[in-house]
Amino acid sequence: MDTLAILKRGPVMPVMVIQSVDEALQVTRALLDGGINTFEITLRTPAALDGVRELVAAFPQALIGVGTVRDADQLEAALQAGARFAVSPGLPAALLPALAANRVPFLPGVATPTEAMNAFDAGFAAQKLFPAEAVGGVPLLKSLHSPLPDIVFCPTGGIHAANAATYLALPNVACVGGSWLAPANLVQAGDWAGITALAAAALAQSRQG
Ligand SMILES: O=C[C@H](O)COP(=O)(O)O
Ligand SMILES: CC(=O)C(=O)O
Repeated sequence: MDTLAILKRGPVMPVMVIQSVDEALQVTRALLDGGINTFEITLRTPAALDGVRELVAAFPQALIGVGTVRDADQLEAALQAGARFAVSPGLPAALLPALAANRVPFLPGVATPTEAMNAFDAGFAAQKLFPAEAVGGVPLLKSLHSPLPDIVFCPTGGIHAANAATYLALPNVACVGGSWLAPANLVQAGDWAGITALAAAALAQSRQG
């Protein structure tokens, strides 16, 4: 499965910051129950790699990837844990040899036209616009489409229930990502039904968009 196929499979990607393996299992179950099938587990917490390992084992129907990949060692560890794709807020040069060696589907972060063109030239036609709302959001994506029609984006950063459908309606957006699907307050409250409802609502909106 290539990166674009993974984005289209979403087309809503929860960006998850997990505090424990148990939490990861509970949140992922809740999101699966709401219809989400593709997950980005960020490597921002000590529990992340164990979480990926357990999620891959527990939910074979889910596509589990990692986010916030910043160097080759993290990429290797994530692949060992069973991650099926990788995401980064950017495209650090130090990652390129490891990406070439592993050929894992990879979604690099970009924020400007030059970064988008450089990532495209490095072989990545599917890219994360990050942080989407802060760098220009919907107007920026509309402006990028005319000169760069062969680049497809997964905007992330500031996406939520009220603006996700507007992004998904753009011709150069295949997926939207964000933390709004599993907000910290619902996770801390153990409100799994609430998370399922957010996921179902996001998918319903994506079908209308
Ligand atoms: O760190 C940011 C996350 O990757 C996604 O951003 P968000 O919390 O605005 O959805
Ligand atoms: C921003 C994002 O999705 C990441 O940390 O990879």
